[in-house]
Parts: sequence; structure tokens; C-alpha cells
Amino acid sequence: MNTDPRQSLIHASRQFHQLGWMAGTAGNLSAKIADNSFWITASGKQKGKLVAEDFVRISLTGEVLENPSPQNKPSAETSIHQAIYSLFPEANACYHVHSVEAKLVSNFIDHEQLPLPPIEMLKGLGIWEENPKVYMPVFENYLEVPRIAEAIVQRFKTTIPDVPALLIRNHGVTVWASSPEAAENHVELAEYIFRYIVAARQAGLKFHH
Ligand SMILES: CSC[C@@H](O)[C@@H](O)C(=O)COP(=O)(O)O
Ligand SMILES: [Zn+2]
Repeated sequence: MNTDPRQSLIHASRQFHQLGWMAGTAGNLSAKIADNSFWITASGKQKGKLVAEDFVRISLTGEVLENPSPQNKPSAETSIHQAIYSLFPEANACYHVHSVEAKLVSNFIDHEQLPLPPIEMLKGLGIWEENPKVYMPVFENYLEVPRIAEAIVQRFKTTIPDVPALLIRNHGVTVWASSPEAAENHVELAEYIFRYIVAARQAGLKFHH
């Protein structure tokens, strides 16, 4: 596991900003270190120009352990990262971005599961089946972020998601993975799938299970 993952997080954030998935201050990224604490983006930082001081180190129970710029606060969505790390001990990185397509696709359904198209790219999210019928979990976007985190814990306690990703309606995707590099890959794959779903709808193509 990475000793200090902040350079990986800075690199990913710059990439996502350039792709329009972390416009302005949108989104937040975190990664764990060996002692099970995690570095997370401080709240309200411009995601195209992060530096190492723009991160806060947090314990799994939410205490601030290290804060290079003490006026900084951890991401407003830290409770979602905590929920993911508590549910999935193998997760070492958790990335959340805000693309236009993620918001669009979350409106194509009015229930809790987004059907995913049976495309090859799903292999990158761990689905090795022919014509898979899998879904991405969708959660409501409550104003109070801990409510979203609680809904995630409650649902995933009993239902393991098909893919290591979830969508918050009208908000964005959150992915998790065993390393920052794998989490970057998962974001790119999830966003590719969202673009495909938007394009398929425009083309009148139906793949619903
Ligand atoms: C553009 S504001 C978006 C925020 O409300 C939130 O959803 C977000 O992703 C970033 O919050 P942050 O507190 O900077 O981690
Ligand atoms: Zn967000």
C-alpha cells in the first residue's frame, strides 16, 4: 500500500478536472495508508490545482490525525468515504467525481438500480460474464451527507453491489478499489459506461434487462 498517496490523488484530480468531471471544487478523492487512516481532499479546494497541503488525514472513525493547513476542513463528503472503507476492507482508495453524464443517467430511472449495458468494458469493473445483467446502485442525494452515507451502509450491509461503484442521483459517481491507480481506472470505466448509456438512449437503442 502507498505510504503517501497524495501525489497519486493530485495527478488523478488534475486529469479528472481536465476531463470536466471535477469542475471547480467538485468531487473528492481519498486513499488509505498502512495504518488504515486515509488522506482525503480538504473541502472546497479547486480540483485542477491541488497541492499536498490540500489534504487531511483521517482515522476510519473520523478523527483528524494530520492537517498540514490547520484552517482546512476535510471534504464535506468524508462520511461517504468512511462508509465505503468500513464496508469494504479491501478498498484502499475511494474517488468521487461529478460528470454531466452521471447526473443524466441517474434521471433515466426512478428506482434504486441503474441497469448497465452488456459491454466489454464491464470486465474492468470485475464482471466476467457473457451478456451480463448487472446494475449500479443508485442513492438519493440528501442535503445532509451523513444521511447518504447511512443509506449506503444500510443497503450494502445486506446487498453486495455488482460493481465497485455507486451513483448518487443528480450528483455523481463514487468508486472504490484496492489502489489509487485502480480507482482511477474504475472512474474512467464508469464514466465511459455513462457516456455509452447517454449515447444509446439518443440512438434509441434499448438494452434494459
Ligand atoms: C461544486 S460543490 C460540490 C460539493 O457540494 C460536493 O458534492 C463535492 O463533491 C465537493 O465537496 P468537498 O467538500 O470540496 O469535498
Ligand atoms: Zn460531490
